[in-house]
Amino acid sequence: MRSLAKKYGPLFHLKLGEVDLMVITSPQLAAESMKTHDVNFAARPQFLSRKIILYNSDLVFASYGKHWSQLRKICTVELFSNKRVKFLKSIMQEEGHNLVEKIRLADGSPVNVTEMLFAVANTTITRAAFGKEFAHQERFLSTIKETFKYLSGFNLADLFPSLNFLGDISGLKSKLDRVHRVLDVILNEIFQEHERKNANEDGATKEEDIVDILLRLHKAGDNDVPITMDSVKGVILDLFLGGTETTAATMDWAMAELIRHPEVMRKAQLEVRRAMNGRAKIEEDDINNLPYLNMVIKETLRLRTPAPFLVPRHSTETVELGGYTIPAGSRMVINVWAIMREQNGWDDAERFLPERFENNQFEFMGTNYQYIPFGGGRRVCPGINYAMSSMQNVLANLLYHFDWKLPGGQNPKELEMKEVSGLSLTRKSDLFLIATPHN
Ligand code: HEM
Repeated sequence: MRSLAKKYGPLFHLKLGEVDLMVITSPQLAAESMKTHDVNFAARPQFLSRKIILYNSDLVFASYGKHWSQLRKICTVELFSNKRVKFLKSIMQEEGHNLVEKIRLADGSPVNVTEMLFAVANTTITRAAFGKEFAHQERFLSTIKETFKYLSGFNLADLFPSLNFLGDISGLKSKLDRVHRVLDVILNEIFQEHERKNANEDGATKEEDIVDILLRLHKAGDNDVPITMDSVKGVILDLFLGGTETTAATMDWAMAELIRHPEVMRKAQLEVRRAMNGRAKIEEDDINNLPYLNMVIKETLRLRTPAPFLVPRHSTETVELGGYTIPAGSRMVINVWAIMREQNGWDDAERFLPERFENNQFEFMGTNYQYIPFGGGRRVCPGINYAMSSMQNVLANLLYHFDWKLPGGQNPKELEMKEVSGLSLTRKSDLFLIATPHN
């Protein structure tokens, strides 16, 4: 896509089946589409996978309108509000601590860092959403993982949306139906268990998990748009789909870049070890006091962004963009992977250099369109604070408690860094490292 942009310019049109895909590859056009024409491009294209797996009722792929705005409000006001952040951070801290204990058990043999980071991202969201581990957790998480590959929108049925039968003959529909049935049964069991528990705990004051909150809103029925059980299920699945692979992949890339850049690793370790001053457990205040680690994460999100095309948008009306007419109904993606590596915009763009964020002129809220790993405009990622806190917490623990090296005396400069694109951009091969306890 970057090569095509070099040849055809920062806005080009691909005809993929019946779909008109507009690809944007410049900060100026990203700003035009997400600021000047934000409302027009605030819709999402509709995929078969969303209709089946996400109950046609989730937030990430919701059409722009009242239903979206209601779910979005719930997400920011109820699920990730400042009040809730304290509770979520306590879960993150416990899970960070559990991860350290698990790595200690490896006792010097190589650990699969990729797998562990995916596990910690999953367990943290699971606890935030469901309160604790539950029966069939493994089946649920592996089915969620399977759904990642169906949601990219690049399968035949989504490229020829008018040909309904393609979903059937390509076998996609039956796969989606199977995945949907598994997830639905497990979600229903989780809800029943919550209902039972809440009835028994009559009046007791306990911290609500995400299921409790959504069920309460569903029952209250006093929202502008009713929160149906399908929306409750859709939003829960969104949190897993939007919040696990993205954070896990970013942390995985960060560890790989730190191994390849020992001077950056040393600097980040020194920062957290100085801040901790020998204390055993990393607390919330320690995390807020690690500006260099923050720069490492920002640089990872620039160079190894997990959402290279953001999430696709859909043009509601015909508009002018960059001197071209974009017809209503076009699909639009922004190649942020390329924008965040543009030689014109970034010094030494291909180099991993956290210091470039020292002056802090790049924030995440999508106001500087040269740096938009979380998207921008009204559909900007609502999970930024959750994502940053959980990544800071896990990475601080890894850097504080262990020194890291590649197994078998491998040269860090030769570490394979191939990317593979699914729902998120992940490492092609798992990262194996040896951890030596620091204290
Ligand atoms: C490194 C971590 C993450 C990255 C890079 C990321 C990136 C993104 C991007 C690019 C979008 C689309 C924005 C747009 O269309 O302009 C998005 C949307 C979204 N993200 Fe994230 N995300 C991350 C973590 C999370 C987490 C932890 C959650 C929740 C637990 C989350 C929940 C969502 C939701 C619900 C949306 C849909 C918002 C809407 O359509 O209104 N994300 N994210």
